[in-house]
Amino acid sequence: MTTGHASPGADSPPPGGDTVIAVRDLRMRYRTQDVLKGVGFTARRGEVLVLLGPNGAGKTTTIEILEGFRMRSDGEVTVLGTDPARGDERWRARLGVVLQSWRDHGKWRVRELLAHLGSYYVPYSTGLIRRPWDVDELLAAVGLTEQADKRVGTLSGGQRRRFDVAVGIVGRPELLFLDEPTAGLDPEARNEFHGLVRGLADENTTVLMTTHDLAEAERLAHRILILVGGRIVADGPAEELSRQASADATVRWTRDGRRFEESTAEPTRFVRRLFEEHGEAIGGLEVRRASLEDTYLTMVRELETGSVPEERAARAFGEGSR
Ligand SMILES: Nc1ncnc2c1ncn2[C@@H]1O[C@H](COP(=O)(O)OP(=O)(O)OP(=O)(O)O)[C@@H](O)[C@H]1O
Repeated sequence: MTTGHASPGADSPPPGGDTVIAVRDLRMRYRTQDVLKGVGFTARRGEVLVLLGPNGAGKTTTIEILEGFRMRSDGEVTVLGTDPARGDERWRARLGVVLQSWRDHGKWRVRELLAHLGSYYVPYSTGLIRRPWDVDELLAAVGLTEQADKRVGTLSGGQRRRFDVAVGIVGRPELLFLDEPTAGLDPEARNEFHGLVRGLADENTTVLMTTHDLAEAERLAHRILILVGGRIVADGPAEELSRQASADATVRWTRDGRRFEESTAEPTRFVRRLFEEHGEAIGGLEVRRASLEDTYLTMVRELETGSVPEERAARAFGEGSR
């Protein structure tokens, strides 16, 4: 897989302002269970959005509705300018989908199957986007060059996941859906996968992915969406969510063999004063802001136990793009 792109947090905003996904008041009811109760968000071209939420929150349901695989109960949804419920083959050819896992086609060889699947995209090649992706380039991009002639059924778990990603991007999608794409990848493969996703975003592919790995969400996402209780209760860059969840930083230090800890909204000023007062006697200094994990766990816990009304949480975490 390609690597070496800068972290999205450090990048300038994603190029272009076109809206690729627009969701308003999306509702989904399975028989008597209301799973989505008014979901709203947008995604722009080249943006990487990570959808977080506890098991059963409705992430896969949301993604399947956007992919056109599941009919919604209510609400407005536009994906690449089309209502997914009415998307045709031409529209579908512009999407890439990596599902949680599938185990078919074990007897096919890696290169053969990618070339075969790629051939479906030939009619959808345009002046701007040449479809499909050249198989050798694709194999190199996902790090499977050495496995090109192996049978799919003999790939290791991590290689299989790379292959799933290759299948998802062989048609050079403008919008890529990834449902837990890094489950089962080793740290190196995960890192390479992150490079691949950033590379795709740099080339203006919009990515909507789910993960339960908060560090991964923090690294990859231009914006994080948190789905709890059937609604998006937070929507923004990782640092912004953490800042909004807790304005205070925790400062820890030791002095004369004793440990100290202080919560403060102005850690720089606090630390300056600390050194003015105690100078060299200060050791083990640590300044820590709430991490995305702290923010996420607090939010989910509060919303699930009902200690914060959903409307208040939504306000606290910003409704900017909804
Ligand atoms: N076809 C279905 N029929 C009835 N209920 C369903 C169906 N699909 C999903 N559900 C229910 O909808 C809820 C949301 O499921 P969904 O798979 O969308 O959650 P998720 O956020 O993707 O979960 P996970 O993190 O575990 O993958 C769950 O309570 C699930 O049992």
